[in-house]
Amino acid sequence: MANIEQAPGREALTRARRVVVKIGSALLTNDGRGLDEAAIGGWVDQIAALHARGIEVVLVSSGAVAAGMVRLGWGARPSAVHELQAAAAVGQTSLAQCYEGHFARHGLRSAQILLTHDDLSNRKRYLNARSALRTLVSLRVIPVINENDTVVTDEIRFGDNDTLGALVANLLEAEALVILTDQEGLFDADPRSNPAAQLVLDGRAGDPRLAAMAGGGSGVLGRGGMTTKIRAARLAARSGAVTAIASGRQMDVLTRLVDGEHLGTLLRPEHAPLAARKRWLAGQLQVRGSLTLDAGAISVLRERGSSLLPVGVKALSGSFVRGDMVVCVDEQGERVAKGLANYGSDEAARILGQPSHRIESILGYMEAPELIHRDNLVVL
Ligand SMILES: Nc1ncnc2c1ncn2[C@@H]1O[C@H](COP(=O)(O)OP(=O)(O)O)[C@@H](O)[C@H]1O
Ligand SMILES: N[C@@H](CCC(=O)OP(=O)(O)O)C(=O)O
Repeated sequence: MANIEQAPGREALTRARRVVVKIGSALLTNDGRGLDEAAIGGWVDQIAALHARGIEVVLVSSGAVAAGMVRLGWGARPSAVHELQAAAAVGQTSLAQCYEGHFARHGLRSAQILLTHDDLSNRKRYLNARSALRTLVSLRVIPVINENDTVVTDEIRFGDNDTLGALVANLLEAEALVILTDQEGLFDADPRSNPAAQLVLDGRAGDPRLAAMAGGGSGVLGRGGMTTKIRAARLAARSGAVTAIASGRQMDVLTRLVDGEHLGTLLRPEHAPLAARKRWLAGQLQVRGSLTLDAGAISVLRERGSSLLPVGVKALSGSFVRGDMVVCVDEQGERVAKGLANYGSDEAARILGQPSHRIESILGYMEAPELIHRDNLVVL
């Protein structure tokens, strides 16, 4: 029987095991008076509650520039890049301290991760960021992510954290992205200039009509307004995640959303997570090389969805580096799977046919026991 997975709706939030929560600048700061520590404490309490239910939460938090401005005694957001960078550097330490202190009340640890566009677009760094984040999550640490504002220039910055949140949801294959902002959700027009605007309860992330609703840009402290939130929902949908846009000021918003309450706006992906992820992986990268698998490897890939170990690979061709896309073929050259290689072609050639416990003695190090991890593998 065909596996008919439905594209997720509200129930995706109640079922989610991994959620990316993005908290925007518009919410985090106390009317320009620095970080709203009490509000941050409230979100941390909710995240701790989700964590206690076994839900993995990854936080994307803005607020560095706004917090830094206050600490430096600046009344208005600077426009010069070097001043924004200085404010971010000063503010990021208070932001990280604030989260660390609140998570510690719950006996939880947080970790600061500062990312740039390059970290997510360069394949090798993408895999490195992914394994570091996965390790943190498996250690039950809450990663607190922000853009590395101090080193980015205008041309390469995400600018808003909505986009960063969506890319993190892709990176970690989270089932849901929750964007907390200063409005109840997406309205059919900017509620600040249109008091009669209506809240959109539910929609398709790819619906082209959504873009027309987001007008007027962002607030004084935020960066992208609703435009970047809609784009983020579209990006998150590529790996099958639903996006909820809701007010961070609503009491217990995170726990209520996860309990299935209809708060804010829910933007659904077209495809179910597995199908979306496969399309994304398969369409994303150019194939740089080819691996010929033995019959045993082919059957475990197809039947058990296992990772590809070097022991099941008979030959390789092409020149590729760690993180490149390679195609897996059978001995007749028929395509079996595609995936991201954990080793470059030079290293892979040396470990072909070998059991994984020998990788370290052959190469002098072991990046991973598998040549392609099952999460990075699409069976064709
Ligand atoms: N259609 C819309 N629905 C809701 N908010 C909108 C809409 N269009 C524009 N906005 C504006 O987007 C702002 C939120 O974005 P932003 O200031 O970037 O916040 P954040 O820092 O949380 O990302 C709201 O305060 C609102 O004025
Ligand atoms: N990285 C910046 C945040 C950028 C920003 O404000 O984004 P957003 O919260 O999406 O409006 C900071 O920490 O100040």
